[in-house]
Order: sequence, then C-alpha cells, then structure tokens
Amino acid sequence: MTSPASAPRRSPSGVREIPNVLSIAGTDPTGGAGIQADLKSFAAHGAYGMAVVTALVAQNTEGVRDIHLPPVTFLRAQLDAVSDDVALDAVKVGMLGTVEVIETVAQWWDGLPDRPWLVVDPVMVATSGDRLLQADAEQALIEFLHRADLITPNIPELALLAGQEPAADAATLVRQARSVADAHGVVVLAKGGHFDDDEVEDILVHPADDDGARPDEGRHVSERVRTTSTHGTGCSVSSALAALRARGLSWDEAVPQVKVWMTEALRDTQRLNVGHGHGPIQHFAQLWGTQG
Ligand SMILES: Nc1ncnc2c1ncn2[C@@H]1O[C@H](COP(=O)(O)OP(=O)(O)O)[C@@H](O)[C@H]1O
Ligand SMILES: Cc1ncc(COP(=O)(O)O)c(N)n1
Repeated sequence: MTSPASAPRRSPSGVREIPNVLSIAGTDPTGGAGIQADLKSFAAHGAYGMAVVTALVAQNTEGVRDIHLPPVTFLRAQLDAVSDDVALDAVKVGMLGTVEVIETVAQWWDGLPDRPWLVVDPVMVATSGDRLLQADAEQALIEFLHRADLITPNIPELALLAGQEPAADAATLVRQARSVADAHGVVVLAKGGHFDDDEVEDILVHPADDDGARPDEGRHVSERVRTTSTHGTGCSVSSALAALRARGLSWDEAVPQVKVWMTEALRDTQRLNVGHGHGPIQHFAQLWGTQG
C-alpha cells in the first residue's frame, strides 16, 4: 500500500495549463448531479473534464427511480481506456454504490504509475433522501479513503465515517473531521450545508503530523442562499476543488474560491427552469453573467 504522504501526487510534467481531470461517478440524466454536474464544474474551473460511469441512475430533481450497474469488468475497461491514453492531473470520485465497484476502482487506482490528486466525495444519500451507497458497502468505502488527498463529507456522511451521531454544531463537526482526517491521513472538508443558519460554514481540517501537530482548521463562511435548488451542490464542489488543485492552488486557497462560485451558482438558479423538485445549480453564473 502506498502511503498518501509519500506518493508523488502530480503528473511528471508539473502543472498543466489546462489540466486533465477525471470524474468517476454515477449519472443524473437531468444534468444536475453526478457526472453531468462534475463535467460542468470542471469546465467552469478551467479544466478538461472526463468521465467514467460507475452507475446509471434513473433520477430527476424529485428523486431516484432506478439504478443500473454495468458489469465491473466494463467499469475497469472504461478506467483503463482513460488512463492508458491520458495523463491524469486529478481524479474526483463520487457515487460508487457497491463493494464490487469500490474494489474495482481501488485496484485500478493502486496500479496507476503516477498518482493524480484524488478528491473523494463519500456519496451515500441523495438530496431527495434516496440511498446511493448500499449499506453493506459503507465499510469498503471507509477503507478506500486513505488513497484520497481530500474528502468532502456532508454532516450525515461525516458522522457515519466517524462512527458517531450527526453533528448538531460546528464544534462537533470539527471534532469529527479531526478524527476522520487522522484515521485516514486525509484532508477533510466538512460541509455545513445541512445546518439551517443564515450562514453556511464549511470547515477544512488537516490531519495531525507524526508529532500530533496540525494547522488551524480553515473556517469558510458564506451567506446561506435561500433556495430549494441545491441538487448536486456536493458533486459540484468536490469537482471544482479537484480542478483548482490540478491548476496549482492549495486546498486552503481553493476552498474560499469555490465557496464564492457556489454562492453565485445558487443565487443564479432563479434563471433556470429545470424540474419540479430540488433544481440544479447554475454552474456558469460567473461565465454567463448573473442577473444581479
Ligand atoms: N443554501 C446554501 N447556500 C450557500 N451555500 C450552500 C447552500 N447549501 C449548500 N451550500 C454549499 O454547497 C456545498 C455542499 O454542501 P452540503 O449541502 O453540506 O453537501 P451535500 O450536497 O453533499 O449534501 C458546501 O460547500 C456548502 O457550503
Ligand atoms: C449520481 C449521483 N451522485 C451523487 C448525487 C448526490 O447529489 P446531491 O446530494 O447533491 O443531490 C446524486 N443525486 N446522483
């Protein structure tokens, strides 16, 4: 097993002007979450986006209707087709779904000659409340995490990773994020979107070093946009962070930039008219200009 700290994390050519970033995730045919959201997010952050499908999800803004899992041999064929040809600068992993899918992605990752940056969004449940990770795959997902540089759990996901009840306040969120960061040797962005304060705080926690020292956590606060169009926020944030890391920003530099972008993307949802449930965000608010 390669330890995350010692593994080379960049392509040999250094920071590419337009980095190659791969999403390994499930689909959303309405374009708001999963791979479709990831590709928009890569594009909005100046990266060349690619995608390998783990699961075909029949879902819309109202919920998940069905999930089809292609054979894992075909998943592996997709992964090899990309990595045999393209030098990867960063990889974002989203919905994995089952133990078999997790093991297939892990084997592929462990065999890569170079280590791209790896962001894992530990997707478990959709905004609609539907399960996207089988219950018997939770342990396998936990065992996958040491490969990541950054993981981006929301409040219930962090609780499950920490083996505790969901945090009811920021202090508990920090404690849980520290324990998960130390257990897996990864940076944790604990997302506070599920609290209901007037501000949304995401907390960036680094693992402690061998002497038990760690940098202060980054407290990233933004206004809460009052909208029900929050489908795909988590997918989009993790992809944006992968793209910016591949462009040479640190996590501490990338997170505030992504928060500003997400706030505008949520504010601009008023211009979209997609579906009857939790609508998508407007990934290109900055590029297309907002209404104000
Ligand atoms: N209403 C909101 N206003 C502003 N930012 C939000 C809002 N909801 C979520 N976010 C941001 O979107 C990201 C996703 O947050 P969260 O909802 O906690 O995760 P998930 O989508 O994985 O459930 C975080 O960066 C969070 O700060
Ligand atoms: C394929 C896929 N991956 C992830 C999510 C979670 O997205 P969100 O919780 O933001 O709705 C989703 N709905 N579908």
